[in-house]
Amino acid sequence: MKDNKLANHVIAAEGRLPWYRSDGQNCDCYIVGIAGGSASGKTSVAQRIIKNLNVPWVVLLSMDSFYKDLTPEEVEIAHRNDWDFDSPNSYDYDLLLETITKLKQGRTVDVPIYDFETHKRVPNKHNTVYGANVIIFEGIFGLYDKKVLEMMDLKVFVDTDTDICLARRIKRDVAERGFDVAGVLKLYQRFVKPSYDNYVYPTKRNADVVIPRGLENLVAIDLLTKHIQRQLQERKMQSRWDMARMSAPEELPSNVIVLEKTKQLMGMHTIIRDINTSRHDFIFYADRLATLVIERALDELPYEARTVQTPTSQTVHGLGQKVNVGGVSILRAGGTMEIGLRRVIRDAVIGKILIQTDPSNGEPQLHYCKLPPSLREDNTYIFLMDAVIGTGAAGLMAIRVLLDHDVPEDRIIFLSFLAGPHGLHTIARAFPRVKIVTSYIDSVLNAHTLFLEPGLGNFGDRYFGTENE
Ligand SMILES: Nc1ncnc2c1ncn2[C@@H]1O[C@H](COP(=O)(O)OP(=O)(O)O)[C@@H](O)[C@H]1O
Ligand SMILES: Nc1ccn([C@@H]2O[C@H](COP(=O)(O)O)[C@@H](O)[C@H]2O)c(=O)n1
Repeated sequence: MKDNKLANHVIAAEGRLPWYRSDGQNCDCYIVGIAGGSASGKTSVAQRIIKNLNVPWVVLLSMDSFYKDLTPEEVEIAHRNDWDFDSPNSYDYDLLLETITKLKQGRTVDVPIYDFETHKRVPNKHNTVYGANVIIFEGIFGLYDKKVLEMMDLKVFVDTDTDICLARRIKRDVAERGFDVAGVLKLYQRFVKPSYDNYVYPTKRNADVVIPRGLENLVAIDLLTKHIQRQLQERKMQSRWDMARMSAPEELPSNVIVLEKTKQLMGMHTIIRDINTSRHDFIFYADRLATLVIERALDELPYEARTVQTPTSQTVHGLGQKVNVGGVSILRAGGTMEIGLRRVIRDAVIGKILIQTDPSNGEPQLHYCKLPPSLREDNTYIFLMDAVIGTGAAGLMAIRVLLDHDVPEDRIIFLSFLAGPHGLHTIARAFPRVKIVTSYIDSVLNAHTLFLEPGLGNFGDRYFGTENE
């Protein structure tokens, strides 16, 4: 990766609109491949397109990240400038293909960080990339491999005079990559120029667009930017209103579990629905209710036989939970379940997904996502928490985020205080293997406010005391 190092969690200045259809399946992201000689201006062109696009969720992926790791003996050869880095064989194509395939499908990937001075990947470090709507992939062999080419939506070749490339490369490699001038010239004559003539330049015929002179060619870059913008516009989704308009049969989907309407549950619901309930009481009863929902969800986990000895030396054949449980709150309202979760599972690791509604169109937007690695381990079930499932739009987005991070569908249990048939059917249609546990069903979804009725107001505001902000 050049210049676009993302941290282990993703933070966006602007939220990401839905990148999947209402059936929950991802739409492929748009991939632009840029090839050309070394120092022809591939990265500079890519960066200019990104700047011109001026949209969030664009990722620059450099083929340099996929150079094979050299053995100590090979590193010695490379330090004498006798190693050929300009052969197609010097790249780890398996990892490259796996990475582009996953990114195209909208999934998360760990991209190696390559060090040109040591000729190796930086150990135990990578850039986590998630949530690309557009990927710009650049490299000298960017348009070379057939399988990589098949994944590109737009193929670009930067055609810059080789003398200019050499001059730039000398300047760059001495300043940034730890070479001396003699070393750059030796590599250039022996490997870089022959490889350009034999392999790289012929890939120009695979390009849809050729940019003569690279970065200087502002007209070509402008046309490319406009083309990509048009493609993004066509892919824009409108999910929340579509969902609200979808039919919702009265019978709840089979993967939904609603708490039994006991007198104590009805009593708690009466208190938290009451507009006159103080914040203090609201929090107290919300926490109690969360505990009940979580206790019920625990019953959906796999258990195994366990035998123990009692203090009276008796043997008891009991049960033990077979799996770990982690929580993920859909912020902000899902954070109201965290106290309940911790009361039941003291050491639960909790991840966060911040989804906010765009006030201009009511669409959900993903703003932040932090999923600690332990939540993605094989033996872990996720309790995904939100206060209310209304249209299902936020829940659908959050489940999609978990799936993109390789959490299997049948290990997600979605918990809420309140839910409506619309949202439950939307989620069940898209993700039938996700179980949903809720404490109560409100059947009416107000077509104007998209709030459930009779409802309980804005749960997050009442819990966190922000009603008047
Ligand atoms: N049009 C240009 N004029 C001057 N310098 C340029 C131009 N385009 C690129 N450079 C410089 O040349 C070097 C190589 O450019 P870069 O975009 O990294 O090429 P590539 O990715 O093809 O190797 C960089 O130092 C860059 O700043
Ligand atoms: N350890 C390495 C690996 C590669 N190179 C040279 O980098 C060039 C490709 O990178 P660009 O950014 O210029 O596209 C390629 O020509 C290799 O010779 C290197 O010097 N050392």
